[in-house]
Amino acid sequence: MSAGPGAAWGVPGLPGTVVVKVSGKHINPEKPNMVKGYAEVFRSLHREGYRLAVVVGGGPVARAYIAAAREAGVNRALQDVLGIEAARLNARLLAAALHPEAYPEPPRSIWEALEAAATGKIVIAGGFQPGQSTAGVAALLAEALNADLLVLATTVDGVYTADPRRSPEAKLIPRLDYETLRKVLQQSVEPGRYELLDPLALSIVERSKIPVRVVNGSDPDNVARVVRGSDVGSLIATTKQ
Ligand SMILES: Nc1ncnc2c1ncn2[C@@H]1O[C@H](COP(=O)(O)OP(=O)(O)O)[C@@H](O)[C@H]1O
Ligand SMILES: O=c1ccn([C@@H]2O[C@H](COP(=O)(O)OP(=O)(O)O)[C@@H](O)[C@H]2O)c(=O)[nH]1
Repeated sequence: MSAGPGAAWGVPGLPGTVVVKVSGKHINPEKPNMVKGYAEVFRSLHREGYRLAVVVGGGPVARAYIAAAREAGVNRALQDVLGIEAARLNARLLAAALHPEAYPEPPRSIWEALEAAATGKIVIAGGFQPGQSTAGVAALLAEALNADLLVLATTVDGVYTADPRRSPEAKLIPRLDYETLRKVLQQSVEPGRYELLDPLALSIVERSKIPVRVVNGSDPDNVARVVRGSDVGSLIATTKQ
C-alpha cells in the first residue's frame, strides 16, 4: 500500500482520507474524456485504500444558468441555487462513470455525506447551499471526515502572489500558510464568481489546519500525484508542520 499523503509531511501510516474538489470547468458534459480520466484516477486511488470524497463544481453550465437568472432579475440566493443544481448534475455524471464504486446519490448536506461515506464507497457531491462555492463544500467535508488532505484541482498551477489572469507578474507560491492565502485571494461571494477558496472554505481550512494542495486539474494525474505524496502545485499548511 502506498505511503499516502501524510508521508509528505512526516505523518506516518495512511493511505488516509482525502477530499478532492474538481473544477466544473474540467468535469462537465462537454468533456467526456476528462470525466473518464478522473473516474480512472479515483477508481485506482480507492482500490489502493484511500477513503475519498469528491466535490465537483458547476462549471460553464452553472454560469450559463446564473447569467440567465441575473438577466431575468432573479436574486443572488436563487442564482446560487441554480449553480448548486448544475454542480450536482456534474457530480452525477462522475458518479455514473464511477459506478458501482461511487455512492449513487450526491449528498445535499454534511450529514448525508457522512452517511454515504459510511458505506465505504466514493462520495461525490455538488453544491450544498447558497452563499458559498463547492470549495466551501469540500472544506466542510474535509473537516467532517478528518481528512488528511484537501486537494483543489483548479484551472491554474497553484496559488499565486495575485490573480494570474489579471496580473502577468504574479508568481507561483509553492508553499504558504493560511494567513498568506487570505492576503492573495479576492474572496468574492458573487454567484458564479467565487474564486479558488471562498470565505467559508478559507475559514474552515484555517480553523482545522487542514493541509490543502492546489494543482492544475487539466491533468487528472496531478490529483493522483499529490494524493500519493508528490510535491505538485502549491501546499497550504501551518508553517509549524
Ligand atoms: N492568488 C491567486 N492564485 C491563483 N488563482 C487565483 C488567485 N486569485 C484569484 N485567482 C483566480 O481563481 C481562479 C480559480 O478559481 P475558480 O475559477 O473558482 O476555479 P475552479 O473552477 O477551480 O472553482 C483562477 O483561474 C484565478 O484566475
Ligand atoms: O455549496 C454551493 C456550491 C455552489 N454554489 C453555486 O454554484 C456555483 C458553481 O459552483 P463553483 O463556483 O464552486 O464551481 P466551479 O468554480 O468549480 O465551476 C457557485 O459559483 C455558486 O453560485 C452555491 O451556491 N453553493
